[in-house]
Amino acid sequence: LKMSAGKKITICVEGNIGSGKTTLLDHFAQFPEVKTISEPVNKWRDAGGHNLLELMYSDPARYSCMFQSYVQLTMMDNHTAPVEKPIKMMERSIHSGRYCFIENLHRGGLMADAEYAVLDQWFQWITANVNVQPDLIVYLRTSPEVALERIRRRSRDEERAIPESYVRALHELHEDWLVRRAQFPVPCQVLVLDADQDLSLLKEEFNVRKQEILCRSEVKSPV
Ligand SMILES: Cc1cc2cn([C@H]3C[C@H](O)[C@@H](CO)O3)c(=O)nc2[nH]1
Repeated sequence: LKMSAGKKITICVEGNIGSGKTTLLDHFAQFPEVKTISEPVNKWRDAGGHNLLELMYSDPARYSCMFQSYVQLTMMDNHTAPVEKPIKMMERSIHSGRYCFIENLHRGGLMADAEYAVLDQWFQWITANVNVQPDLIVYLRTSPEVALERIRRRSRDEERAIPESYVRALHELHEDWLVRRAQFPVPCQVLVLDADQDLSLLKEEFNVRKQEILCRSEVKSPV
């Protein structure tokens, strides 16, 4: 793998709940040039002794703003975390946090307009003042049916009650953002992978497209 000396790249792996992001990160963690950074779910499950993820799913109208506010902070922390290796591969981003999750909660009436406005102000300030810019987004594209089936199979405690409509709405918001380019800005180039296939076959595709995934973002800057 020929990496231009000194150029560090950030890849964000995006996708619905249950789309296979952890499988992809675990696969790429084996390569010496890649540092993977998973979603800090453990911080969300224990913030000062509080399980914010559980609170959010149990009473989203009351807790989703607080939860997304903390998520935004922890994702900014991941974006800005210094990495020795040339490639940082992150699970999700502050961008999908704003354009998919916060959007979904507000459109679903689970977040007040005022809360949505304040979270957006934070997001706008951060993206204008902090380097949270990825070089490549790898979108693990699944059908809602497959995502739902994997969520049920994995059954994270806090996720057992996620309604099908929530997963469907999240899917559409990922499609609007990354495929249809309907409304929100896409911060970098996007590589779409069909993640409906069995995860072991998906690993095959990761290998076949490894150079593309890891080098493609090299092509980003024409200079
Ligand atoms: C950036 C971002 C990630 C993220 C994850 N989640 C939820 C979806 C899953 O149930 C769990 C782990 O991804 O956290 C969320 O509600 N809001 C989020 N925002």
